[in-house]
Amino acid sequence: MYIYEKAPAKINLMLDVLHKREDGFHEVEMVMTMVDLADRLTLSDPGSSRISLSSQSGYIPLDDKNLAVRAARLLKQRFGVSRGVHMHLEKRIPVAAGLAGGSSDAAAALRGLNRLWELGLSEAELEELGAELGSDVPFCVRGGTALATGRGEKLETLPNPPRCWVVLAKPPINVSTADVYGNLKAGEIAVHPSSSKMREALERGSFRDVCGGLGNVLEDVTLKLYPAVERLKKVTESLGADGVLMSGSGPTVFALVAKEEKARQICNGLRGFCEEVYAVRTLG
Ligand SMILES: C[C@](O)(CO)[C@H](O)COP(=O)(O)OP(=O)(O)OC[C@H]1O[C@@H](n2ccc(N)nc2=O)[C@H](O)[C@@H]1O
Ligand SMILES: Nc1ncnc2c1ncn2[C@@H]1O[C@H](COP(=O)(O)OP(=O)(O)OP(=O)(O)O)[C@@H](O)[C@H]1O
Repeated sequence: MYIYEKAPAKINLMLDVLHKREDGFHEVEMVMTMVDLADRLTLSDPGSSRISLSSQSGYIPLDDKNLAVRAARLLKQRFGVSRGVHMHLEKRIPVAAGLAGGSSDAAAALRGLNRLWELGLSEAELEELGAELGSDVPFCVRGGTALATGRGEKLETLPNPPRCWVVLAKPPINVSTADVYGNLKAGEIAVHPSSSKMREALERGSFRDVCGGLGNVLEDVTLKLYPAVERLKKVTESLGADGVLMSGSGPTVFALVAKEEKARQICNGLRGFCEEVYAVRTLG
């Protein structure tokens, strides 16, 4: 028996940091939504108690460092599962891009193993387990669009943004999320994006207001650390997108575009500048 799970990428429509916490994490307010660029995870019973992973990608670890393997180990230990799993990951989301690729794979593994091992866990229980693996994993379990608070694990579902095109451009730079948060001076943030404005924009279904509400306080940090990302953002803006922002801790820059023709133009314009460019849609 084979079980298939899709693991979509996320973008952050807004990301604000309130303060640094005692445990070293940052208290955040972010609105995230899924886009239709996805990894694909296939799970099967190996007939033994082993957990193994294969992938066509040469860019990810296949051992216990992989978040999908860690998700499987977590479930196996927590629920005393004697069965094993072989997972094959078809990786399409760029790695270390700010698109939560690893987190989404972990979420897909949790969902898939819940089915394969017949654990009968609810979505809320899977989200709680996901929080042990990473701050973005609970959102990746739930999907759709959500306001995330705490360190990212407290979720409130919001209406999906109006269907639009999302042009993603990933420069050839690997950004460490820990480094970006580490370089942020939370007390010195000049302009805080507003989660309530983004919520209202989504509730009204206003594409214009969603674009107007885009903001990410990690952008300043990454743009300073990596001037190539700043140049990429400027070029993207000059191509006439409706809204442009860096996702998560970067380095991927995304453009929201209402019209397909414009999305194609922006894609073509960016291709001379950046190798990895994708035109996808929001997942409504
Ligand atoms: C940048 C975002 O991707 C935006 O969605 C998330 O805030 C980060 O999510 P993530 O990659 O799942 O993060 P985790 O794997 O939990 O944490 C990686 C590192 O980022 C820092 N981190 C992460 C989340 C948070 N709220 N505060 C932090 O300071 C911590 O140094 C942590 O060690
Ligand atoms: N399944 C996985 N896919 C990709 N990277 C993984 C995976 N498991 C572990 N990793 C490791 O995690 C690191 C971050 O990769 P990932 O693609 O998840 O970053 P990201 O998109 O920036 O995540 P986020 O947006 O949640 O911060 C990589 O350096 C990689 O070695």
